[in-house]
Amino acid sequence: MGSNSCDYESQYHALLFPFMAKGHLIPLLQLARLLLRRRFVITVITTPANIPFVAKSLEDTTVSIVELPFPQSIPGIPSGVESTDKLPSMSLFPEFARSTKAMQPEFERVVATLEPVNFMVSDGFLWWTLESANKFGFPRLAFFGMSNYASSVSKAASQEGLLFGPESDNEPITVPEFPWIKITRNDFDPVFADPNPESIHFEFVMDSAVAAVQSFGTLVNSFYELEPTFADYINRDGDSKSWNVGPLCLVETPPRLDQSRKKPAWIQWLDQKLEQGSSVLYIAFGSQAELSTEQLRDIATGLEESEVNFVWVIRKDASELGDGFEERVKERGIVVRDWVDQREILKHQCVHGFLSHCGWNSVLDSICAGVPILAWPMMADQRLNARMVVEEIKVGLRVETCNGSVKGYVKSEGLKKMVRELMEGEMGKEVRKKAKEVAEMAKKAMEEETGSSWLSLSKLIDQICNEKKPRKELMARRN
Ligand SMILES: O=c1ccn([C@@H]2O[C@H](COP(=O)(O)OP(=O)(O)O[C@H]3O[C@H](CO)[C@@H](O)[C@H](O)[C@H]3O)[C@@H](O)[C@H]2O)c(=O)[nH]1
Repeated sequence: MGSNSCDYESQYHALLFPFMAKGHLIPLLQLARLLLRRRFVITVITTPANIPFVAKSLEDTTVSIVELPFPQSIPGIPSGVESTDKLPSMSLFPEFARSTKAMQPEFERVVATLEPVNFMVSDGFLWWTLESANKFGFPRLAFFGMSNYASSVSKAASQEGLLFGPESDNEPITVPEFPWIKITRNDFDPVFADPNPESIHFEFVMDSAVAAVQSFGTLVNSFYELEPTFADYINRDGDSKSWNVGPLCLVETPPRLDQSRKKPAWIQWLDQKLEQGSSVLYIAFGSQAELSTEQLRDIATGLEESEVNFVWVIRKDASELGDGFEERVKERGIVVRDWVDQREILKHQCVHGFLSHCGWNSVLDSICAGVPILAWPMMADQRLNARMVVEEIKVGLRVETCNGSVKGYVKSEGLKKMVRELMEGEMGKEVRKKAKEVAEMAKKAMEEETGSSWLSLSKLIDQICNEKKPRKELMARRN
C-alpha cells in the first residue's frame, strides 16, 4: 500500500452483485474472500434460488447475503430457473439476461436498507445497476469474467467493422492492432459477427458495454504478466480504467474446512491412480455447454480408444454416452455427475491434462494448477480463449474438428489423437512445461503486498477510499 493508503481498520463496505450464472458467480465469491482479507465488510446480493450455493461457498465467512426476488413470468423461462445453467436451452440467455432489469426497483429498495456502501462490484451483464449506484452516490465497478485478450480482440475487430469484410466465416481476418493473430468470424460470438440492432441480445450487449465504460472502472479476473499487450490495449483509452486483480481462483478457502470433510469418491479414485503412478486426463465443459447425444458418444469412443485414464464430469445419463461405456472403461475412467470442486481435481498431482471448453474460469483453474489444456471451445468467448491458450500463451493444444473450422464437429479419431498427444506426446510435454511456468507467474501476481494483482487492487482501493468516506463516518452522518 502507498503512504496515502486508507485505513482498513475503519472497514469499508463493498456490495457485490453477481450475475446468475456459475461462471460469473464463482469468481465474484472469490473476490468477496479477497476483499475480506483487506478488511472490508461485504454484502452479496443474489436471488432466492442462488442463495444456497452462495451461502455454502461463503459459510466460513462474515459475508452478509441479502435476498433479491427474481423477476416473475419471463417468457420461455420455467419458474424457479434463476441461473443460466438451469435454462432449458442457452438460446433463452438473452431473454434471461435482459429480464434482470425488472429487479431494479426492488434492488434499490434493498440497497436503501443496507448500511452505506463505499463501492459496488456488479457483473457487467447487470448494466442497469450503474443507474442505481448513481442514485445512491457510490461508485460501480463492472466485472466481466473475460480475459483481456478476448475483450481486446472483440473490441478491436468490432469497432473497425472487420467482421463484415470476409465472404466466408472461415476466411482469415487481420486485426491491425494485433497483426500476428489470425482470426476468423467463426471465432466470435454471433452477436458480434452478425449484429442485429433490433435483437434483444445485441441491445443487451450494447447496454452492458456502455454502462461499463460509464462506470468507475472494470475489474478483470486476470493478471498483467499473462497478457500485458492486451491489458495495456484495454486501458489505453483512459475513459474507464480496468484493474487486473486475478486469478481469483487462487484465493484460498481456509484449510480447516477441507480437513474436516470426507474426500469425495473421485478424489479417492485419483489418490489410487497416484499411488499406481498413473496420469489422468480431466474432462469438463463448464456449467452450460450443450452437446448432442451423437457428439457425446464420439467423445466416449475417443476416450475409450485413447486408452488414457480419465475423470469426466458430465451431467448426462449413462444411456447418452453409449451402451456399456462406463462398465468397459471402469478400470481407467470414471464419469462424475455431481458438482465437483474443479480446482481440487486440477490440483491433484496425477492430473496431467484438461480437456476443456475454455470458459475463462476453467482456463484460469488449469493454468494456476500448472495443467495443460486440450482446448475444445463451444460458444461465447471460448473460441478466443482457445486461441489465446494455444497460440498466445502456449499452454495447450486444440482438438481437431472434422471440417478444419474452429466450430466443427469432433470425431472420435480426432479426439483420440489429440488426447494422446497432450498426455504422451512431445507437444504435450512442451505445453505442460509452459503451464507450470505460467502457474508460478500466477502465484507471484497474487502474492500479498508484492504481486501485481495485489498491488492493482490496492491502487483501486486507494482511489475509492480517497474519494469516499469510511463506512462508520457515513453511518454517523445518516443517523
Ligand atoms: O462441477 C463443476 C463445474 C464447474 N465448476 C466451476 O464452475 C466454473 C465454470 O466457469 P467457466 O469455466 O468459465 O465455464 P462456464 O460456466 O461455461 O462460464 C461462462 O462464463 C465464463 C466467464 O464469463 C465464460 O468465459 C464462458 O464462456 C461462459 O460459458 C469454474 O469456476 C469451475 O471451477 C466447478 O467447480 N464444478
